[in-house]
Amino acid sequence: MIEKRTPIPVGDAVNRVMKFAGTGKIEWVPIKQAYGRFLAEDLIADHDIPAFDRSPYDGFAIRSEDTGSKKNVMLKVVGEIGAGSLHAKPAEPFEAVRIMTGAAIPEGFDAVVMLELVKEHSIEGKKFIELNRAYNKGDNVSFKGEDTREGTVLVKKGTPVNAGISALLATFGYHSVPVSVKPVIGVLATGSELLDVEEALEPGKIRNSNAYMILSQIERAGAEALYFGKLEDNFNSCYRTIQTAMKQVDLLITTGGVSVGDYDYLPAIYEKLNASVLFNKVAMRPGSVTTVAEVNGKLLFGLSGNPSACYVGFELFVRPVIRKEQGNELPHLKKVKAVLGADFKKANPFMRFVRARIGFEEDGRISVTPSGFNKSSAVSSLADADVFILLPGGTRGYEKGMLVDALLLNDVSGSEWPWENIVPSYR
Ligand SMILES: Nc1nc2c(c(=O)[nH]1)N[C@H]1C(S)=C(S)[C@@H](COP(=O)(O)OP(=O)(O)OC[C@H]3O[C@@H](n4cnc5c(N)ncnc54)[C@H](O)[C@@H]3O)O[C@H]1N2
Ligand code: MOO
Ligand SMILES: [Mg+2]
Repeated sequence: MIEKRTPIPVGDAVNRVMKFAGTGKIEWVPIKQAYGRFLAEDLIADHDIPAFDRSPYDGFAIRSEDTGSKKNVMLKVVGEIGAGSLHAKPAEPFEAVRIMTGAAIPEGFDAVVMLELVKEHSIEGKKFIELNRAYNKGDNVSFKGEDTREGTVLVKKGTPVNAGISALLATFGYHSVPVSVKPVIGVLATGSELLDVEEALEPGKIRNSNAYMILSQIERAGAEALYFGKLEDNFNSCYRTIQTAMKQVDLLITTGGVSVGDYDYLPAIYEKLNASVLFNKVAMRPGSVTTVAEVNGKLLFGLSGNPSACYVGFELFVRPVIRKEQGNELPHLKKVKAVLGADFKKANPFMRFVRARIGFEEDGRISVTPSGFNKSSAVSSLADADVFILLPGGTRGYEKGMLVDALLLNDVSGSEWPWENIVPSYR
């Protein structure tokens, strides 16, 4: 008699998994290797930016009070500085300093006039400038602290380092950067039909594509992959390899062998491992057979062998664990509202995750269009998928133009919890 499985809602399944997401350790990496890593400490400004009043233009530093409301004011040019140089002598009345963008405003000067707005004169070998309007204190000055004040928390711990954060890390002298150690994710493909990538096709066999897909998904999610190869559907060899692999990784992903077929050995392997199964059926398509088990707090993800189901299972269940373990508070895929770009009439009792392309309507709204053959076994539509369209089950299908929810796959900012308020689509 085939075991009866009870499907649970996707949100409940994600919740059960997230309870076992631990917290990683800290390591220091050179700033050039920090891109994409998750900050392990808050980034706090330890000085003002700018750290001194400076010129935003190439021009002349002047004393505004010298300009009054008069025309034809003549100022004597008493020095020249480029960015990085200082003019040490404090200002005297009717003096100016030729100053370049980024240079510190010398003491006693309080405004800058752009080069284009002055007339330059040379009188008896001395340089003068002529001004024809009044200036106020602070005109054309970039003030100390106008960008950021000392003590401001600029980036919260757990945020992935982007290009802007790299600039801040450099600004504040982070030669090396505290980041969370990447969790190590084991990958093992099961299936007697699987050929290695370099092997020629044979009747009844297919190349193992899931493993390479998952290795890429692991990298996108921000973890380290450890690949244990592919195994035939054989209880003993799968059991032994899983047992050994578990010792070397923070969590293990297997693909295939997780359903109810004669050669689907994962359920029996969980039993022999004394693993507690968090769920073995999720009310979703594809990926309904996705199974997650736990042994001594370590997670075992039994992703489906079907490529699209495997892909979806990873993004919904593994990605948030990877990100939460690195201190990220927004570990889930980001949800947006979008206009459905094509009919999707296939009804299903379960929530559907349709692989789709993102685009724009003529009015500027986001549109999402299924990216091709959308069965659980599909591999081709994954190449062109940058969102999952979320279609709640229990309706008669969906029509082009309806407003739907979609989860962004390439977004790095993430979301706290996308699993509320997913309502059947509406116009
Ligand atoms: N009687 C039932 N049959 C099936 C059920 C069910 O509820 N009752 N569920 C179906 C659903 S839904 C799915 S999804 C699949 C899940 O199957 P498994 O996770 O056990 O995976 P396999 O049987 O090993 O393989 C399924 C499919 O995927 C191909 N595959 C496997 N590994 C790879 C790989 N590494 N790269 C590319 N493709 C792979 C494999 O050849 C099969 O075609 O079960 C349904 N059946
Ligand atoms: O688990 Mo299967 O992919 O629902 O199609
Ligand atoms: Mg199977």
